[in-house]
Amino acid sequence: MLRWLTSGESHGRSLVGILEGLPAGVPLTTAAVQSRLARRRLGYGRGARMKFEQDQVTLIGGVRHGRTIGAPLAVEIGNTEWPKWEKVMSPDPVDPAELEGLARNAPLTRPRPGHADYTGMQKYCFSEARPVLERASARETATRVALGTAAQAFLDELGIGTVSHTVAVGTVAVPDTAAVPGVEEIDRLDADPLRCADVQTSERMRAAVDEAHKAGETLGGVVEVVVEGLPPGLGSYVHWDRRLDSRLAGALMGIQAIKGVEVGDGFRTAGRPGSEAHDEIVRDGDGIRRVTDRAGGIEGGMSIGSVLRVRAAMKPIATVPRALRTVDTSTGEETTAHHQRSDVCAVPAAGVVAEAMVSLVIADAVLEKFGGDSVDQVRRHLEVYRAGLPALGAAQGPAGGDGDPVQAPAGFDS
Ligand SMILES: Cc1cc2nc3c(=O)[nH]c(=O)nc-3n(C[C@H](O)[C@H](O)[C@H](O)COP(=O)(O)O)c2cc1C
Ligand SMILES: C=C(O[C@@H]1CC(C(=O)O)=C[C@@H](OP(=O)(O)O)[C@H]1O)C(=O)O
Repeated sequence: MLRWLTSGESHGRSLVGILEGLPAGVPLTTAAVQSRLARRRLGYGRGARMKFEQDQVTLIGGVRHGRTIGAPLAVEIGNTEWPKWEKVMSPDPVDPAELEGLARNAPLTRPRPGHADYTGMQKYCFSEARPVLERASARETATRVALGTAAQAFLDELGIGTVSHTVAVGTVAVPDTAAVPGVEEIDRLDADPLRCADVQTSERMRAAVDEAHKAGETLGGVVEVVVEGLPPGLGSYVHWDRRLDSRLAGALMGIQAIKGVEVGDGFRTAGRPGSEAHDEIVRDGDGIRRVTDRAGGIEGGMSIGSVLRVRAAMKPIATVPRALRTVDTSTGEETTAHHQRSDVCAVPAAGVVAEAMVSLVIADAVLEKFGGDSVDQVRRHLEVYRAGLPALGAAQGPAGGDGDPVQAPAGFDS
C-alpha cells in the first residue's frame, strides 16, 4: 500500500512530501524530480511567480545511489522566495517591531470569492486570510508532482506510462473527434505552450488567454490523463472505495480548483443511447478487443487492460484581477477582494499535477494487487498474472480457485 502526506506553506521555507510503500529498486534522482517539477511550471497564462521562483529539490530519505531502498521517500522543495518571507512566515515568534510596516504582513481581510479565504478564517478562527491561503495555495501541488515522479518511475519499470494534455481552455476545446495522444508524445505536448495535442486548438487557446489577460479575467478548462500498459483487473467492483474509478476521481477532485471529473466519455456518455454508449467486444486472434474506447478503460471499477482516460475540469482562477465583490471582515464594509498577482490560466500546470495524482493512484493499485518489496518481485508477480489470465474457450477453475488453465511461469513469490 502506498500512502503519502505533504506539509509546507506557499511562502514558507520549503514544502515537504513523504511517500511510503514504494518498493526497493525504483530509479530516482534529484534531477528526475527537478525536471518533472519544471514541467509543472510550464504553461501559457501562469503568473510572474513561476518565472522568478525556483523549485530547489533535496531528496532527504528513501533513495541511495539513484535507487529507492524501500524506506519512506522524503522530498524537500525549497521556496527560493523564502528570504523575502522569512519574518512574515517565521515558525518562531518574531519581535512585532520587525514586522511593523512590512507590506507583506498587512492583514488580508478582503476574502476572495472562490478561494478558501473566508471559510478558512471562520473554520480556524483567524482574523485574516494569510494562514489560510498559505496552505490552501496550489503551491502544495509541487510536492504532489515530486511524489508522483517516484510513483511514475516505479510504473515505468512495469511498462505503464502516463501523460496528460489540455483538452479545453475556457470555451476553446479540442474537437471530440481528435485522436487521443499517446505517452510517447510527452515531449511534443510539453513543448506546446498550452500542452495541447492539437496545434490549431492550442493557438486558439493562447488567444483566449491573451484576451482574458487584457480583460482582467481568468480562465479554467479541462485536462485529460492517459495511462497505457495497464493489466486488466486493477481496482475492484466489490466495494465503492476499492473501485479504481472512485479512487482516481477522489485523487483528481482533491486538486485545488478541480470541480468535475469524468472517466472516459463520462458526461457525454450519459446522453447517448445504450447501443452507442458502450464498447462492443469482438474476437481478435486468440483474444478479444473493444471496438471503441468510450468507457475510458474502466468497467466495473476495474482497469480493463486498454488505454485509461480520465478528465478533470478546472474552474477559473479565483484571484480575478477585475476584483470581485466581497466584504472587509475587519470593518464589515462592502468592498472588492484582495488581488496582488496571480495566474490567468493554470490549466496546463493542472494537467501535470493530475498526471502525478493518477500515477500515485495507479501505483497504489498495482502494489495492492501484485505486492512485492522490490521492483523485480512486483514485475514477476505481474508477469505471472498476465500469463495466467484465462484463455478464451478454456475450462474455468472452480469458484474461488485461480481459474488458471495456462501454465504460469515458476517464481510467484509472495
Ligand atoms: C496549478 C494551480 C495553480 C493555481 N494558481 C492559482 C492562482 O494563481 N491564484 C488563485 O487564486 N488560485 C489558483 N489556483 C486555485 C486555488 O488554489 C484554489 O481555487 C483554492 O485553493 C480554493 O480551492 P477550490 O478551488 O478547490 O475550492 C491554482 C490551482 C492550481 C491547480
Ligand atoms: C506558487 C504556485 O502557485 C500559486 C498558487 C496560488 C493559489 O492560490 O493556489 C496562487 C499563486 O501564488 P501567489 O499568490 O503567491 O502568487 C500561485 O503562484 C506554484 O504553483 O508553485
